[in-house]
Amino acid sequence: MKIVLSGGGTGGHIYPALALAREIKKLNPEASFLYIGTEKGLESDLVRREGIPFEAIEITGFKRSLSLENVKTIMRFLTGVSKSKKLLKQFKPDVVIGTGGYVCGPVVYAASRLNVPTIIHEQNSVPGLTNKFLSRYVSKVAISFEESAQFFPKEKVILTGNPRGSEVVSHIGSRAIESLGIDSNKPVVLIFGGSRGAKAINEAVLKNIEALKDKPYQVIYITGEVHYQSVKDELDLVGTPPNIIVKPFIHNMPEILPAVDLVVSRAGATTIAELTALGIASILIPSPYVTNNHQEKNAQALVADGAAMMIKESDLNGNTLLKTIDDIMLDGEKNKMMKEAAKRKGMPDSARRMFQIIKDLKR
Ligand SMILES: CC(=O)N[C@H]1[C@@H](OP(=O)(O)OP(=O)(O)OC[C@H]2O[C@@H](n3ccc(=O)[nH]c3=O)[C@H](O)[C@@H]2O)O[C@H](CO)[C@@H](O)[C@@H]1O
Repeated sequence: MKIVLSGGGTGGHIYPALALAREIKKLNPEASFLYIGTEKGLESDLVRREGIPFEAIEITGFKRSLSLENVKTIMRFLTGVSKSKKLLKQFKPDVVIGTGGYVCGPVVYAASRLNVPTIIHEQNSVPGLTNKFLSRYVSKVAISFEESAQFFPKEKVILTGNPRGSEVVSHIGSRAIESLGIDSNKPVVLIFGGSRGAKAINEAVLKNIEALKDKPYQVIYITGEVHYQSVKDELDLVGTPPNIIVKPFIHNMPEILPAVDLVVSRAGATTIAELTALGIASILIPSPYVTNNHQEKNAQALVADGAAMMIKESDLNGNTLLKTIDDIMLDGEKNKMMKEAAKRKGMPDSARRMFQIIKDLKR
């Protein structure tokens, strides 16, 4: 079985593709993969680390207003389609799967023109432009939330959840967290701002370094690669207490997450799939800078069921953050109820559902 994967820009689009590849490898060791992404996106690093053959095309997104840039984008799209066609003719995939981000536009479109079966995976409840455009051409649309079905051709939609949910569940019981210097017998809070880090979250955490020192829980604090140095410089002035571990990025997140009691993060859809598959309580701070404010909708779905608490970025400061963490971490019963509520929303069998679609299309 030969599969082309494409999706990129940020971790939320890349990790579902990588999780699916890992699961398919388990179920079908003969399967081979080619990943088509961009050099600029996180995928060029994350996919190469995974040892999956990687080819790059150039593409940018459409601006919402009329501009000369959009003419260039159309040119890049057309060049991307012709390069993708070349790559696809060489690799001869059975199925091409796009997991969102601009790059899968030309790749999946090219595949559909060559009559190769195609699937797009939508992580969010409100789809992005690329997936909406591609849904006209693809064979199947795999969705993660019932709500997004309305945006796609009805006959193509299949609810699968997000394959990253399956991956994190396969690491339950892992003690990898100890390699970070964490005592696995004590409660753990994990703080991060999506796959790229978030300045607003970093600022709120930095205001609390002193106060966190005496808490009965440990903190893993991921700054995001681009923010690491500036955070480190500030921490060097005040000193980092022993119960706080600071990292720029964690590559083995699926092995770390099962041992975490509370996550503080943005409300990206892939993060939410992980939280619900594992049943982890969360404080969600939606990014206000995303299309249609979709992260707030992602967060609200969990808040409504008691699985998460939400702090809007406009209300975020050192005090609100610390108070909300303490509300959950110092109240064992509340933490437990949030975990149970999160778990009820999880879809841990997503990768198998996706694999079934692939097998059906291959026939
Ligand atoms: C700004 C933006 O456009 N964000 C979008 C992007 O978010 P973003 O890329 O931040 O995606 P998510 O929050 O959905 O996923 C982040 C992923 O990165 C992983 N991770 C994070 C930090 C780390 O150190 N190590 C690590 O592995 C998380 O475990 C998770 O798997 O894609 C999501 C899924 O389509 C969307 O819902 C988000 O709105």
